[in-house]
Order: sequence, then structure tokens, then C-alpha cells
Amino acid sequence: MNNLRPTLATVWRISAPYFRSEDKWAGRGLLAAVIAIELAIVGINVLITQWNARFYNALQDRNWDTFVSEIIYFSVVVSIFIVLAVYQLYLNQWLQIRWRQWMTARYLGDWLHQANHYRMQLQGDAADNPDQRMTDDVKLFVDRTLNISLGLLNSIVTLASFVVMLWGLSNAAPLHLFGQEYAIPGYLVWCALIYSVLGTVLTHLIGWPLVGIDFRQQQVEADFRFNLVRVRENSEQIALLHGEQAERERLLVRFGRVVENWLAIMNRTKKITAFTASYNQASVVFPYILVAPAYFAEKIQLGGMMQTASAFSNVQSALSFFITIYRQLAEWQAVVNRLDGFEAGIAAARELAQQSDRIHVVASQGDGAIDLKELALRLPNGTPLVNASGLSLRKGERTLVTGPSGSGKSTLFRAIAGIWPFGTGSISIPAGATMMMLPQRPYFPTGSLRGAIEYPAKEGTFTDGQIGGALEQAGLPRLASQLDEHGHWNRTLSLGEQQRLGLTRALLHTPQYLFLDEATASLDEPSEAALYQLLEKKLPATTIVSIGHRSTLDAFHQRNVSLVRDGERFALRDEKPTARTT
Ligand SMILES: Nc1ncnc2c1ncn2[C@@H]1O[C@H](COP(=O)(O)OP(=O)(O)OP(=O)(O)O)[C@@H](O)[C@H]1O
Repeated sequence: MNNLRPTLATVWRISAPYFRSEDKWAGRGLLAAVIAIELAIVGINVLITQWNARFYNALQDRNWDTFVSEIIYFSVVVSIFIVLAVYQLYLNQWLQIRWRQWMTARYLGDWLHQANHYRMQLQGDAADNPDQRMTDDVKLFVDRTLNISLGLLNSIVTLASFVVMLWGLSNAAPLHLFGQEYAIPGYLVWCALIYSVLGTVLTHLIGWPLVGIDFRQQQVEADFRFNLVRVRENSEQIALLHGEQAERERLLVRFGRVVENWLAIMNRTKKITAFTASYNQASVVFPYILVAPAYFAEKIQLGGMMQTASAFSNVQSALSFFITIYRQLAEWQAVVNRLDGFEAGIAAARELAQQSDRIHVVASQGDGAIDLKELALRLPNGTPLVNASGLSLRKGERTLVTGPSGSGKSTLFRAIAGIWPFGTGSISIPAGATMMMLPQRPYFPTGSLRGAIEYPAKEGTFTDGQIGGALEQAGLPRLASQLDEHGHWNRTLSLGEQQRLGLTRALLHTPQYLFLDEATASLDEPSEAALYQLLEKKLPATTIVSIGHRSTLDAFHQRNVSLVRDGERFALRDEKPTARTT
């Protein structure tokens, strides 16, 4: 934990917003209650330690009345302790779920805000696996932050309460060695301090390699899980290629790394457990050994010895806090770093959308055309891709964009959609215009078919009649009876059916601008032609821009723009309007 200070600063930066949020009163109230109970529990420990002296003295003196009253006292105090312990855990869990709920909602909001999630991908994998960040990491962060802070508070207050008691007991039971009495003020406190510091240093020396090995374990486990998910996602391809044997071998190699690292963890844990178990057992008898000479020299009573042992073990365990949470601290630091990286990734994505050196998308009040002004697209690494300056997509016109594979056609669409920031120039889009992009592989959220079609509108926006009618027009009448069925539609429907479903979505939403990026490429030519005729008929006012490789598409577009090589990049060439055959 060399860099504890920056870690603590990061913890503060990640935690503080919750306690200033709209949920701050609930959060602060629960935290105050949890802290108050923690302090009360330390107070009860002090009472029990003092009770030890009275109880064992009563035993030694064979005093029945005191024995009975001390048992009653103990029962009352312990009952209060039980109630406090139950509510401490209950309120702690309540705070955890509220805090986690707030953090998850905030991260989800920031991540899904205006294509931040997409820009984060474009910037590389500084914040890989956002799913892990928003599930395990947020959960662990809240849990560990609360438990470590409360543990630390408990240790400090315990130390403060018991050091005073132990100091007084040191004077009552002075150190006896070989028949000699030594008057060392607070010697029991010093002994506890030396014992704990020694234990902490040794724990660190034995345990520090665990920090790195634990971190690596999370990595190899995540790698194994990620590759299993990839197999699941591509199961059809793997089955068609009979790649099962190859996959099994690759997965077993990855799992081999999990096992190998686990063996390293086992070895190291064995050593540290051997040490901490010995240390903890020695802690039980150590205070008795220290005060036994005074007891046998009849300087203190049995009660005094029991109280000393209890006070000593409280001080020693408070001082040994670091040993108890050693592994939690290492894990906490890794979680804090990952959440910090995630927040930095979101901030960088937001910055990317706002920096001056980017493609500007502006709202215009003009004649309904989309105008590309001095537009030059680049790759994320700065390599020039397309010069798209001067293109105007006129209102109601249907334009076909063609060009070689990799020339930047889809990237041009991304820029118009406002999610591709790399480049210069501007794109002006009529204010309030409704746009829809249909890719080759449309996305359908899992759930009801109705929700998948209506997406991104809320489920229930369109009536069954509207959806059924659109499905019928798009050539999928059989699906009209399955609107309430739940499924993974990207997996169960053929690519051609998915493309028809994408067009159903467009027919329902009737956007003013529709961009089709090879959105009918999986259909045979007659079906493709029928769907384009349908679009012409049902969306007559919609400006349509298509990307496609088939020459048959020419017939449905009034204009053809092609991307042609111009030195190291591509440039737009406005071809002559094609003759309409429909
Ligand atoms: N996120 C990215 N990072 C780096 N390079 C990218 C990224 N996205 C696209 N590219 C590159 O930009 C170039 C243009 O890609 P784009 O998808 O626009 O081509 P396209 O003309 O639509 O091709 P196709 O006809 O094959 O669909 C390609 O060389 C591609 O590798």
C-alpha cells in the first residue's frame, strides 16, 4: 500500500458525491446511525472488560450475591449489544444498497449519455469491461469503503478507550521479572505496541506478494469468462466450423492460467495463515504471561488479571487492524483504481465530444437539407479518411452512396449521426429533424418482440394494429401474432428477417431522414426492390440515404454519390442523377 495517500484521495472523490446528492439526508442519516452504533459497541466492550474484573473477583471470593448480580448485569449489557449488532449490520446493508443504487444510476447515466459509451470504445480500452465496473466493482467499493472505514474508526476508538485502562492496569500490576519488580509506566501498553508493530511488519513482509497475485487472479478469471462468453455468442459459427476441439483447448489453456495463479495464492496464503494463526493464538496467552508474575506474587487478584488480559487483547487487536484487513485493503485499492479509470474514461469521452478540434454538428433553420461543410473525416489516430466537403443531402431526395470497402461510407453516416468526432468541418442538420440509422445488423434488445420493434421508443408507443400492419408490409406477417413473446431476437431471426424487422421499425417511426447502411444486403434482389418500393410509398416525404454495393439499387435513388480514391484518402464524387425506372 505504498500509494495509500492518492488512493484515499480517489476514494474521497468517488464517495463524496453521494453524500452531497439528492439522497444525501438518507445517506448521511444512515452513516451517522452506523457510526453511533459502532461507538456504542466499543462502549459496551469497555463495560464488559470492567465487568471481567468484578466477575472473576466474585468467583475467587466465592461471593454468591455478587456472582448473581454480575450475571444479571452481563445479561442486560449483552442483550443491548445483540440489538446494536443486529441493527448495525441492518443499517449498514441499507446504506450499502442506497449508495450502490445511486452510484450505479449515476454511472449508467454518464456512460449512456450522448454516445459516451461508443466514444469510450473509440478511445481504446483504458476503461475496459464497463459491465464489471458497474456490477462487481461498485458493489465491492461500497462494501469495502464502509467496512474498512468503520473498522478503522472502531480500532481508533477502542485504542483510545483501552489504552487509558491498560495504562492504569500497568501501574496496578507492575512488571515482575525473576523476583524483581520494575516500575515502567504503562509497560503493558508498550508491550502491546511492540507486539502489534512486529506482527504488522511480519504480515506485510510475508503477505505483500499477495497483492499482485490477487490482482492477477481477477485478470485471468475475467479473461477466461470473456472467452467463454465469446464462444456462447459465436456458437453457430463454431458449430459450423466444428471448432469445438480448438475452443476447448484454448479455453483449457486459459483456465490453466487460473489454476496456476491459484496455486501461487494457495502457497502464499498458507504462509500468511500460518503466521496470523500463530500470532492470534499467541495473543491469547501473551497478556497472561506478562501479568502472571504479578498475580503469583499476589500483587493483583484474578479479576485484575482477567481485566488486564481483556484490555490487552482489545488494544492489541486495535493495533493489529492492518493485519486483519490486509487482503481487503489490497482488493479495495484495485477496485478504487478500476473505478477511477472508468470515471476518467467517461470524462475523456465527454471531452472528446466537446473539444474544439472535432466535427461539429449544428442545427440549421434552412431548407431542410443536411449540409456537409468543409468536412474531412479522420481515423482516431489522425489518419485522413474521407474528404466529404460540399455535399448537400436535399430534403425528400434519395441518395445512394457507393465506394470500395473500407473507404469510409459507414464512418460518414457515423459523423452525420454525431457520434464520430474525429475530423474537421461541420454538418448542419435542420433543427428538430428526426433521423434513423438502419445498419446491416440491426440491434434488438432482448425481451418482447413488441419492445424490440418499437425500440428506441417506449414499449406501448404504437398500437397492435400499427405494428401488425407494418410487419405485414415488411413481409413478416407471421410475427404479428408473436408480439408478446420474449426472446433473443438477434439470435433467433435470420439476418434477412432482422433486416425486414429493421424496416418495420422505420415504417412505424416515419423519420424525416432515413440512413440505410447496407440495411437490405441480406435479401435477394426482388425482395430488396419490393422493400425500397414500400419505403417510397409509405415514407414519401422522407429523405433517404443508402449505402449499397448492388447496381440494382440505382433504380430507387435519384442521386449517386461515390467515394473515390484521392491520394491517401477518399473523396466524394457526385455522380449524375440516375434515371428512375420505377
Ligand atoms: N473505431 C475505429 N478505429 C480505427 N479504425 C476504424 C474504426 N472504425 C472504422 N475504422 C476504419 O475506417 C475505415 C472505414 O471504415 P468504414 O466502416 O467507414 O468503411 P466502409 O466504407 O463502410 O466499408 P464497408 O463497405 O466494408 O462496410 C476502415 O479502414 C476501418 O478499418
